[in-house]
Amino acid sequence: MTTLDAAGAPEALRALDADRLPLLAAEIRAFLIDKITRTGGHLGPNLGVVELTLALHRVFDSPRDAIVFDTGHQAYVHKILSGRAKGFDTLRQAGGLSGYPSRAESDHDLVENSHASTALSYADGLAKAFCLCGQSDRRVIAVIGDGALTGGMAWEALNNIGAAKDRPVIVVVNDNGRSYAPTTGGLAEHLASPPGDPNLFTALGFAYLGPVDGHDTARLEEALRLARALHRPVVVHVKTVKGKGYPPAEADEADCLHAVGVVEPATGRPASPGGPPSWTSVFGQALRQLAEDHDELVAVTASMLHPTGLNPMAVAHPDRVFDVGIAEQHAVTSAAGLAMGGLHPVVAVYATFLNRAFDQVLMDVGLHRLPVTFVLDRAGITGPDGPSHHGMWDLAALSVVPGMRVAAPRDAGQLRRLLAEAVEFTGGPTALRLPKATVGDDIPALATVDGIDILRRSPGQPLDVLLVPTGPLASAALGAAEELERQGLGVTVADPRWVLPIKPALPGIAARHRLAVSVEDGIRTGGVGSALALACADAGVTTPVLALGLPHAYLPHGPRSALLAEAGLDASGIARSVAARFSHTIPAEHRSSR
Ligand SMILES: Cc1ncc(C[n+]2csc(CCOP(=O)(O)OP(=O)(O)O)c2C)c(N)n1
Ligand SMILES: CC(=O)[C@@H](O)[C@H](O)COP(=O)(O)O
Ligand SMILES: [Mg+2]
Repeated sequence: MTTLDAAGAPEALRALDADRLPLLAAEIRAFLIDKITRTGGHLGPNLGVVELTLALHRVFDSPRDAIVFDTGHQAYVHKILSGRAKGFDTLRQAGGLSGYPSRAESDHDLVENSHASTALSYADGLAKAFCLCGQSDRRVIAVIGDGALTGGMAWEALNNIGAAKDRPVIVVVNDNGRSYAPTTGGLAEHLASPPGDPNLFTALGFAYLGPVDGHDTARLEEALRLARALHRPVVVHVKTVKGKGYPPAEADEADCLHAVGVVEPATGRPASPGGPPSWTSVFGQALRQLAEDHDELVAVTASMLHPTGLNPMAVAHPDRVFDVGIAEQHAVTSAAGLAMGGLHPVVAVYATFLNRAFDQVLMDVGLHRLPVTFVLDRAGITGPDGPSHHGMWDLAALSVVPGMRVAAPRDAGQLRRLLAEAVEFTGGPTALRLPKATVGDDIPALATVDGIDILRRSPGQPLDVLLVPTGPLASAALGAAEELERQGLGVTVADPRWVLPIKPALPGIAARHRLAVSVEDGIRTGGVGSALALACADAGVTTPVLALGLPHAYLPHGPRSALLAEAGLDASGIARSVAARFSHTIPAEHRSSR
């Protein structure tokens, strides 16, 4: 039996002799490299917390003591030590192990949300609950990275925790000096300052222990035991190396192999490189090109320069790209300031992370009708990162912002055109949404009517169905149109390009059809379909509107294509939904027999 097998549960781990820990750490690292290079996942972050997680589970008694991981992408070792090593072959696959803590998987897991900077707030609440419920012996430990610590929520929580002497929370700062890229700003400088310098955390009421070598389990256990014994709010500042023990990760300057696909174990490089460009890379090159012609263009990222495609512009114009840390709220309102100062900021952010800055979009940008362009990458179903990563809320959320214009390019050519239109629009905020996918072939328009691209019209058929796809779902809509034509229905496929607010001419086009169908990679509630139905009603158009989209639910992790198909958003699913509406009127002889 390996040491890893022997330590398959926290109580067994605590019984292990300390001199076996280095061997156990080595086995865990080998396990992570072997598994994650095959499945994909967060390799760098987890290699950096092997000893820290061992020490946490040896000093504290999870799940009676609450160990909260911020963002949760570094909880693989925690999963291994709480009996889930066997599940790693299914990591992030449909029905398999989640890439984040999962309450359904284990009582040891608390926070499933992968949005950063939340752990300290959960910890504050848990500590209050334990105190009020007479369970003050239960300890609360929050593990937060130096990147996540740049998020505003973390400081809102520190303000509360530091003053709560009777509800001690132990804050473990996992300081590897990086988010994806090296962390910058005043906090990073403070964390790197000599131990004797004035300490930010003590000024807020915390005891401060550190910096502790995050790969020395003996020193880590000593610090955590002291933190536990202090019975007061305490920060344990731990220094780790992201990607520790795996040279390709340690040497990776971009992000220490933060999140990888299937890679070659020896090199950490993609097992199948090449292939079509991603939407992200098309955006990045298009923005860099536009920046050549538009001096007023600047860009803002919340600690995701490479993942959102801003690197080409940052290389060409380093003084015009701002990385504000994991701080989306600040990113948006600082963009509002940039716009007030006469510039046109492009805020590049994953769609799901813009949720956090909704008020800033609504009130700091929208209220002032400022020319800020939001480029929402990973919009729609993303896949392996699960419910808190699917970018399925932006259409509904942005639909309520007065003056906001939302574009959804159907292909790379439209992305370039719509981005240019957005950055040249100065009458208010704009947004473009892009999927986590590679681009397909460009889809030409047969004609353009009042700004609406007509992509297909069934020759010689009555106008039965108007399909209005949002963005890249245009290809699935065209596939559905072919199927419906085989069933005897006449179909028009129309792409408004700017999907919100509804184009004034769209209700009139719908009025000429027997059914209008909106198809969007976002929740049905409050998205484009809802807006189209309202616009038709307001225009006195009686054509029924069928809104096809994602269910109003938190969707699991799994392949993007499979999740879209399950939601009925692939060609056959769209055709099925439409045909079901006409089943009572399609003459039997027209029903597709193929
Ligand atoms: C609100 C939010 N914005 C962005 C992200 C994307 N993201 C995931 S992990 C990460 C870096 C986290 O850095 P850190 O907290 O230092 O953890 P490390 O990976 O270094 O262990 C980022 C930016 C996120 N999960 N949540
Ligand atoms: C944990 C987190 O939020 C990111 O690391 C995310 O997993 C990256 O997603 P992509 O792989 O889509 O860039
Ligand atoms: Mg970090």
